[in-house]
Amino acid sequence: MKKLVNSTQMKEIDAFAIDKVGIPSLVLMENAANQVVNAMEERISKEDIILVVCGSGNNGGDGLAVARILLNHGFQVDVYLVGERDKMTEETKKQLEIAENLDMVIWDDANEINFKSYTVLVDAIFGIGLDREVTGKHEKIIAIMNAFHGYVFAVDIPSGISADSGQVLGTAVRADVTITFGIEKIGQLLYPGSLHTGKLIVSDIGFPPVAVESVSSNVSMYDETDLFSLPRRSAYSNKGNYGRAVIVAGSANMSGAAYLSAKAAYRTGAGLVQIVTPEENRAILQTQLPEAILTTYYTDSLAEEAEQEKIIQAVSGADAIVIGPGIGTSDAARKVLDLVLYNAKSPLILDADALTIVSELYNKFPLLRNNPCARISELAHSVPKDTILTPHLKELARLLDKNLDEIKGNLLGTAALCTADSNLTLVMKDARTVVSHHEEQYINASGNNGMATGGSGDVLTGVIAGLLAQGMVASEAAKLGVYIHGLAGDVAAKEKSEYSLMASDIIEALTAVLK
Ligand SMILES: NC(=O)C1=CN([C@@H]2O[C@H](COP(=O)(O)OP(=O)(O)OC[C@H]3O[C@@H](n4cnc5c(N)ncnc54)[C@H](OP(=O)(O)O)[C@@H]3O)[C@@H](O)[C@H]2O)[C@@H](O)CC1
Ligand SMILES: Nc1ncnc2c1ncn2[C@@H]1O[C@H](COP(=O)(O)OP(=O)(O)O)[C@@H](O)[C@H]1O
Ligand SMILES: [K+]
Repeated sequence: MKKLVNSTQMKEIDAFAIDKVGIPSLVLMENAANQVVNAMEERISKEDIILVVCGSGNNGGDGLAVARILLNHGFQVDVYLVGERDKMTEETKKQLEIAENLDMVIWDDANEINFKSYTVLVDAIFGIGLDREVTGKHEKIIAIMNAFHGYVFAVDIPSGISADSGQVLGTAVRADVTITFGIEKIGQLLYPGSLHTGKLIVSDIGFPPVAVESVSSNVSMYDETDLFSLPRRSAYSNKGNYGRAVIVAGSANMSGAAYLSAKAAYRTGAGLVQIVTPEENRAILQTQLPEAILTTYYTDSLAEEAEQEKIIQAVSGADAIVIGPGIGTSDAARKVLDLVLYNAKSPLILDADALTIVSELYNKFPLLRNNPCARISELAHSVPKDTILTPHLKELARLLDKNLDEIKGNLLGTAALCTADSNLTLVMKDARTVVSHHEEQYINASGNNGMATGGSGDVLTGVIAGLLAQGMVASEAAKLGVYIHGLAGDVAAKEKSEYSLMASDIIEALTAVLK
């Protein structure tokens, strides 16, 4: 697990290294500039003509040092100083003085520059010190840089991207490669920041571990080493050791979602998978997935105790329960959801139509309109202790009765609102899924746009259910499930292409990920 930082936390790491450890700021800057040049030299040649665009903060100081090192290495390089000279930090002033002593070409006015004469641009306008919308001459130069056809390298973070949220503050540079220092910033992972960042290189500029550890961040990401937290399997075991996942899914003659979730739960290692679905789906599911136990009910007899008892029994015997994929929002689906919520004692995943039913129900109560906190609190009191919600952003907007764009603009804040005061685990599905539990937040970096295809959410639900059935704690199962699901999507995309990828390919690719 790697931690991610926001701008305040990164500034604290900088300050710790400089003030407490005593590493001079200019040493860190020199290391940073050398790392940028290393990354550039792997990608450009001596024929390139480079313009480094510098602001007046320390990001601009990095840029000036980059220009000087490139010059020392024999590159053709000029500087455009977009920042005000009298606003420069001490370090940046020093870098400018050195550059001037070397008689480097330093432009102060963009109108005098023939941008077409350059083949490579370096963006050193703003780093983590950006704190407001970009306007005026900064906005103009970013527009010119984004119309440029050559390579664009960003120093630390593309100028204009908020390191805290990944949001574009007015306008932002679109880089091909970003060289960041010490540790990934949240804004480089979240969209649209991730698109502007291009390829992200995290480079070591000499922050001592004690400086990095001095800052506590509640945001993290996984890499492949985290696969070690998969539930262990023993040679001396039987299917009873790996739990029973009960998937309450599907509606009359709509069996696909149930099939995908159930199969994914099996492929993730659940000992037994039981599908609870309307009788109409019996024949097809028995044929498609004979390994699953089937419990079917008659939708028009759900008022009868005997019919309800089937569902209650299934739910009572579960180690993990899924409710929602493909159940629809009919009266029968509502009744089934009621029965499940009333009788569930084990960890539960509330997905898809189940979330829509809850949203519609809450809309009927004036006190719950436009009141995300009250809605979440109400929900947290109606579900088992270890419940995971798996909405995509539109479903979440409906559940919270909140504007979709507001949620997109503040993903982490919205996640915190939902989980800070409850025991819920929230999986906010998107191109970068965020998982939140209490104050802890996880940003998922696996997966690809091929997964934007019908049914891939049902597969995710099954994967998480498979992990829950094997005894993982809900919040851990949610994070690992999201990560594995994305990795499987990446394997599948390699084999089939992002265009052709289908949800069932993700299930088949789980095998390669879990090997
Ligand atoms: N020693 C260290 O700490 C190390 C730091 N390092 C590097 O320093 C970077 C951080 O440097 P930083 O803190 O100086 O801030 P930075 O990102 O350059 O920008 C601040 C400047 O921009 C201005 N400004 C802000 N918003 C604006 C806007 N919208 N429109 C216009 N102006 C705006 C703001 O001016 P003001 O607010 O005063 O008007 C100020 O002048 C970091 O990302 C890394 O690259 C590395 O060398 C490693 C060691
Ligand atoms: N561009 C993308 N990059 C990574 N993952 C994606 C992308 N688009 C979709 N996904 C993932 O695919 C799944 C889609 O789920 P969902 O929206 O519920 O679809 P469905 O209802 O069709 O099953 C989520 O896990 C989401 O994170
Ligand atoms: K930058």
